[in-house]
Amino acid sequence: MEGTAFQTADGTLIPAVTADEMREIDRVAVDDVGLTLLQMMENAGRNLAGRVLERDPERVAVLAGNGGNGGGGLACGRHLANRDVSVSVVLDRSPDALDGAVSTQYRILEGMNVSVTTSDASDVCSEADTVVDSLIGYGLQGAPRGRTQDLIDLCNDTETPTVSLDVPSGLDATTGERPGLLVESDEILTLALPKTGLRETESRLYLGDVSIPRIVYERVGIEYETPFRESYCVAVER
Ligand SMILES: NC(=O)C1=CN([C@@H]2O[C@H](COP(=O)(O)OP(=O)(O)OC[C@H]3O[C@@H](n4cnc5c(N)ncnc54)[C@H](O)[C@@H]3O)[C@@H](O)[C@H]2O)[C@H](O)CC1
Ligand SMILES: [K+]
Repeated sequence: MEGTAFQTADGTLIPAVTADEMREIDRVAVDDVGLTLLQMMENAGRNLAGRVLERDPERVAVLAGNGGNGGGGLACGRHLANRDVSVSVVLDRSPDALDGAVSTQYRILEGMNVSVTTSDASDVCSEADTVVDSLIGYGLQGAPRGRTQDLIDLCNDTETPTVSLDVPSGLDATTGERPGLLVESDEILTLALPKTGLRETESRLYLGDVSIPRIVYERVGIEYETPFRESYCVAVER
């Protein structure tokens, strides 16, 4: 496991993990403990909504990909819309391309007063108070391509502050490299444990609890002391 490079304000050391280690943690959480991706995704989205609500937004644009990262953003959009925030979702591909937990999160929004588009998103982002970047998380494969790349470009072109889920889209969660375009985040909410690739990033960093029990970390060989005491989201110092 990579070295510890993160801590909370009260000095609790937090181990950092690579994308592969995070995938293994997720696998053990699901296969051994019985947590579902949808549960963890819902926790991710609720923590993200909490961070965005701190900005007291009226209008939020959610840029969503088709993986777990996108699902967290869609869940966040629901929690914001439930609080009368005007939410516009921009998908980087057709809703028909969504499946599993992400599709579940999307289908709930369809019945709500949330606008969804896969086409022109520049006005949506420029008119928003906050952009949520949930295009790609630790599943990045190579330089952002196609519509996903266009949305990263567009997100960076607007002056609207952007909150990224897990890692800024386009960042290699393990190495910190940026093979192509990269979202310039105002803030990052990473999940469960900080990713090693976040060491060199400079945005404000928060860690969100997705309810993974200590026994999972122990099974994958990580000494874990919860950084979450009375809160579900903590500021993290590099
Ligand atoms: N325990 C946890 O921390 C949990 C985290 N969650 C979130 O899930 C993502 C990881 O989900 P995954 O489906 O594996 O991958 P991503 O969503 O990161 O991205 C996959 C998606 O992105 C597209 N993509 C990948 N590379 C490119 C590229 N170069 N250009 C364009 N598009 C690309 C591809 O289509 C993939 O489908 C993690 O980061 C967290 O945010 C879970 O929600 C719950 C547990
Ligand atoms: K992201």
